Amino acid sequence: MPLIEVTLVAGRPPEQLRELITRLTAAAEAATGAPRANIRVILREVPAAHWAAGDVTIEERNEEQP
Ligand SMILES: O=C(O)/C=C/C=C(\O)C(=O)O
Repeated sequence: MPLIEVTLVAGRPPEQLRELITRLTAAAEAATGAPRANIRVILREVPAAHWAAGDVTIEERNEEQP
């Protein structure tokens, strides 16, 4: 039972997230031959203020790059 977990910064439109699920499912199905119904996809959205690299949050980075 393939399980794909994706963590991404929150804020994308729901349609884009839904499309990501479809494409990830299709890719796993093609690559593994697992039945589509057995492929799980979990998207975890993290607020930009809760994700940091080098002590700079994504929110801070976005503010610095207009
Ligand atoms: O640079 C990072 O550590 C994370 C970046 C995440 C995104 O760009 C995103 O989810 O859009």
